[in-house]
Amino acid sequence: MLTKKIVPLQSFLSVVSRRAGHLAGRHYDVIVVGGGHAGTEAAAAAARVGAETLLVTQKIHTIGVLSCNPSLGGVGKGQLVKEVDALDGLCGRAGDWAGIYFSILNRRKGPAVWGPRAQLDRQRYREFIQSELLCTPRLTVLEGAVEELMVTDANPQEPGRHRVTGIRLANDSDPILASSVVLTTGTFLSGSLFMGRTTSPGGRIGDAPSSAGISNTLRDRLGLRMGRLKTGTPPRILKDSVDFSLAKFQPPDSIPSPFSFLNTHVRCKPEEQQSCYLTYTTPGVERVVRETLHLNCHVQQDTKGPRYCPSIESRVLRFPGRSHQVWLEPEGVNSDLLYPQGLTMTMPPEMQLRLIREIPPFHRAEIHTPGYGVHYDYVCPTQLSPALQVKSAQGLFLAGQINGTTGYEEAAAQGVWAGANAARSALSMPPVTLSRTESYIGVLIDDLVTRGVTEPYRMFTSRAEFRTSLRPDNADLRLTLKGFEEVGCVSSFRYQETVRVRDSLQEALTALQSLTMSPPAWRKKLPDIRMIVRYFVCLFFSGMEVLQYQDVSFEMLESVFPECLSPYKEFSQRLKIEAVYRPHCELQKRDIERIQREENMSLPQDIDYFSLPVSLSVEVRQILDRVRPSTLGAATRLPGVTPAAIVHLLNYVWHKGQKEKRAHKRQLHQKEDREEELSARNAS
Ligand SMILES: Cc1cc2nc3c(=O)[nH]c(=O)nc-3n(C[C@H](O)[C@H](O)[C@H](O)COP(=O)(O)OP(=O)(O)OC[C@H]3O[C@@H](n4cnc5c(N)ncnc54)[C@H](O)[C@@H]3O)c2cc1C
Repeated sequence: MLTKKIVPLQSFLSVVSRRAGHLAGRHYDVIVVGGGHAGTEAAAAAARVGAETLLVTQKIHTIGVLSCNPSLGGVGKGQLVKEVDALDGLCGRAGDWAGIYFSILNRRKGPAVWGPRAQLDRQRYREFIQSELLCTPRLTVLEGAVEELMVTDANPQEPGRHRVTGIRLANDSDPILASSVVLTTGTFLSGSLFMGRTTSPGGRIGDAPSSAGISNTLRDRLGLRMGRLKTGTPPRILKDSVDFSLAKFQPPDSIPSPFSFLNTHVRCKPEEQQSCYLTYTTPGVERVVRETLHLNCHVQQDTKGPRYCPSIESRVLRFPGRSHQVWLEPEGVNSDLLYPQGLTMTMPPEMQLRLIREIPPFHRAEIHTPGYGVHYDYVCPTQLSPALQVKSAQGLFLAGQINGTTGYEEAAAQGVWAGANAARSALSMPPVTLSRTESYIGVLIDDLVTRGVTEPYRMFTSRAEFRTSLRPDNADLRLTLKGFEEVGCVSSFRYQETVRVRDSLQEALTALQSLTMSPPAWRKKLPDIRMIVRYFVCLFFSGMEVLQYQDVSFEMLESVFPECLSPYKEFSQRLKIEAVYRPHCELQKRDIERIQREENMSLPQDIDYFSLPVSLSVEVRQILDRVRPSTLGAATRLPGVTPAAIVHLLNYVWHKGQKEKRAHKRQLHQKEDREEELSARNAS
């Protein structure tokens, strides 16, 4: 069993400060504002990089709270959790500690797009995060509400018009100073809560919004463009009042897969996993939604909500006449509550009860806490650099929902990166960036800072052009080494472990490559596999090529060559995935190298980007048409032009160039032929 000594909140409270007085005038390398998913990762990452860090949050006991669904990961989001873990972040290990139901989503598709997901015990998750922060050297936690950011003139030696130098807390006249400030205030900036026709100020139920001072400083003093978004949460239902026999049982994975590369198993035993169920809405649900629309301010507002996690009201209005899925998910091992995923709603509480009772398992259900919506300010993220620093304000970094994203995983991913960069900036180290070709975090940040958002942004695998290389299984190889060697946010323990894994995998791949035999010899060894052999292509197959076959497992090869392959048993699944994806990834790698090689390739100035017969999005065509880059290298540096688009452009221009060269050669030959003919005729 996964063992960890959880430091209880009581001892946490005894070492953190609830009074800011003695910190006034003190200077930190980094101050992080907000103890949500972005803030906790940012504070821990900044401290790991070596910065003296202060985390200020409204209520210490809400550090690590899961505001909405107690779950982590999923399709696209699971990749982010693995990457945060690879950078030594907290959420993956917290998920392994708190998970009570594990499943890999998207299993029918290839492992590159599998989505590791877990239902969590809220209490355990919070305890783990609080305990980790307590044990993080160089990190101080302070309970308090930040009222204002301290702003001075910019340092003329650096880009930017202003410099943020610290924070001021509510009811405190003296500021606390810092070289870098990371704002991670989530849904709290000018937050208002909606339920029925009632509106009240709040960042989430039970929590006051962030003071208007921060929004005002961002908008008026720093001149940042801001917008407004909304989200919502479903009512929590008393578990005892639900008839589970009317819903379909959804079994968890028989063997839970840990999120963290440091864990070989999770805390919850496979047989102790909780149950999830699936049910569907009925026409009665649509009727109640329609009848209560006039009582529902949140739905009537034009503010954009999360398209891929919509309220039941939006689902019914967008897709009338359909029945919609509702997942019945546990809130914790000892919790009496059930989370009905898919039933986010903001109508008056009595109508919420009417609505849920239209769904068979909830015929007699009781609501413990009604659902509600929240509207909040966000900062248009195109004003940030790829290090998540505000371009116009030295020392100010933003991460999480404040940048227009939604979800714990998106927040955590930005948190690690903003925290690490804030620390590096404070310690006079250059910023570090992640590209779209090396991580989902790179894709997320690139999308935010180059395209911005018009609705709450969430991660999907389809956003990552190089998703076959950016797999959940290899996040450690992609990021841990960089995290240690270039960023400084990874412990040497994790680094050493990843080096061991990398070297062992490399040895195993070499061993597999060295096992070469003719197809008949392989058939003799593995009589059950169906090998399609194109003799004109190859007369010998390596173990690596054989492992690419769907019905061949590493264990099968190991049973045939135990002396050669047994040492690598622990990596059997990783080796299988590597074998399957390697040819494709090598092609992609070659594409990326080609782009680097062809940096100076000229792009014709008369090119009509709108009619190019290649796969480019309208958005990319518009950017290329507007800027008309002169070389491929210039095109790669255009915000919003993805590496995949560059590959298509490169192929098009290259093939066109080849065609023109051939045509030119043909013309030359024809000309030479004609001249020869002419001189022959003249001679005769
Ligand atoms: C009602 C609701 C519904 C949601 N629904 C979904 C959903 O359906 N799907 C989904 O993916 N995500 C949903 N989320 C979003 C998810 O909770 C967030 O995306 C995630 O928590 C964002 O993390 P964060 O760290 O940016 O902010 P948060 O987790 O919101 O944390 C912000 C932190 O900052 C602190 N803080 C704020 N202002 C100050 C200040 N001035 N001084 C000090 N501390 C401050 C707060 O106390 C809080 O601890 C929902 C959130 C809410 C509130």
